[in-house]
Amino acid sequence: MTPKILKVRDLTTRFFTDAGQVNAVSGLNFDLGQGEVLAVVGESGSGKSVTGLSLMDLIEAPGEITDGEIWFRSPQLADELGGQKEKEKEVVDGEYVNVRAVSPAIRQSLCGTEFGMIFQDPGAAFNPSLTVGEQIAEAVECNKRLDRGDTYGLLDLIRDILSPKSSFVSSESYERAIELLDRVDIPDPIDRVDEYPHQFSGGMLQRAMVAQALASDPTVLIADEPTTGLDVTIQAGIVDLLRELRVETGMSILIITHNLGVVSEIADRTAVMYAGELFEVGPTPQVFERPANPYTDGLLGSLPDFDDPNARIEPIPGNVPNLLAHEMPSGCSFADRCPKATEECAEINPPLEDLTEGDDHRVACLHAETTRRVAELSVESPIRADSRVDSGVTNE
Ligand SMILES: Nc1ncnc2c1ncn2[C@@H]1O[C@H](COP(=O)(O)OP(=O)(O)OP(=O)(O)O)[C@@H](O)[C@H]1O
Ligand code: NI
Repeated sequence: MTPKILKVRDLTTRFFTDAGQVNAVSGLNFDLGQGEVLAVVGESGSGKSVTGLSLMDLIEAPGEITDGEIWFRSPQLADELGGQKEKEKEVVDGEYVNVRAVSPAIRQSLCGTEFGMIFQDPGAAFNPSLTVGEQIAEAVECNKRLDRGDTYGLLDLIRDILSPKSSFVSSESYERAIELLDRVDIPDPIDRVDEYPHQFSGGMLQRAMVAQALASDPTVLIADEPTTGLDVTIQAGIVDLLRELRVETGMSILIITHNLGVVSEIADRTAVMYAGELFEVGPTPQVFERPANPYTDGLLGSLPDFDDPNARIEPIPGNVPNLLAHEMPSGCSFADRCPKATEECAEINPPLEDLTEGDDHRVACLHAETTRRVAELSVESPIRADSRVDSGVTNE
């Protein structure tokens, strides 16, 4: 099995708004393998973007990561930090470093150089008054400084205000920006590097954002809806680009998307989120063909099927719950929309459990044939449990 690059444990992010506490992400547990593509799917408002931003350490007030650990595999840093005995256990575990527990300076450097992010709206991510090249070169420059441990101080700020197109960007960084534009297949990069964002088409701007994210040569790329709003052929081009980059660089990709065609094409594993929680995660073919959570089943039926555009789309009845803490149900948050819900679903919030031994398919549902349930049933009634194991495998 491939080693894990990220191990996310109990990740919890809240927004403390005037209307109350918003439980945007609650107790997420998942791993990202080295060189793996993990897709995160779920209806609007289920916490996908907040998950990505939390990993990048980009949650801003009134939001806050209130709990959890993000273990990043970095043997070298683990070695360097391992000496700090008293804090060692929460900071270092073997080759892994807990990004949440390191000092803010190390966290900034880690998130800035090891993690790259592509945002949903490239138009908003680029500053309209600077050329695309300047902005990519700036990312290259920032990354060099983060690597060296420099921080952006008051003097840098004053210099940048006095002279916005300043010496901050070196000619090497500018050259690197051209290389990166070339790498993401922008035609005539030497000319286009001096163009402004509005001179780029949507698809080209999306590629430029990929180039910007590549500036730090990241180990983990988080792509939030990288194909939304682009037409189909351009979408396919972006997916091909991400696939190539994964093979070329060996980086891991966490891709947030509504597009199941993209998921089936690129994702090794798929994670399904609902109301800020992880409902199911497993190898993409298994999640698609044998969804173990009724929500996954509903979601797959409610989104357009790219292979079969004539297939009937059946929206899941009802709405996603309000994530305000005082309005959230105590049991399973999908219970009021779920065709399989029973009384206990309204009371018990099911934990994420292994569906079958050893294949990394996990599900949070009281009615799923998880290994624990099957084991419990086999103690109660061996014969019934056997038949349940069978139906659990085919899950029809
Ligand atoms: N800055 C914020 N302040 C308050 N609440 C927020 C903030 N950002 C996100 N939220 C809330 O967190 C929840 C999760 O939002 P998130 O953007 O992660 O959803 P999503 O799954 O990415 O949805 P979409 O598919 O529409 O992008 C939502 O209820 C949202 O209202
Ligand atoms: Ni989002």
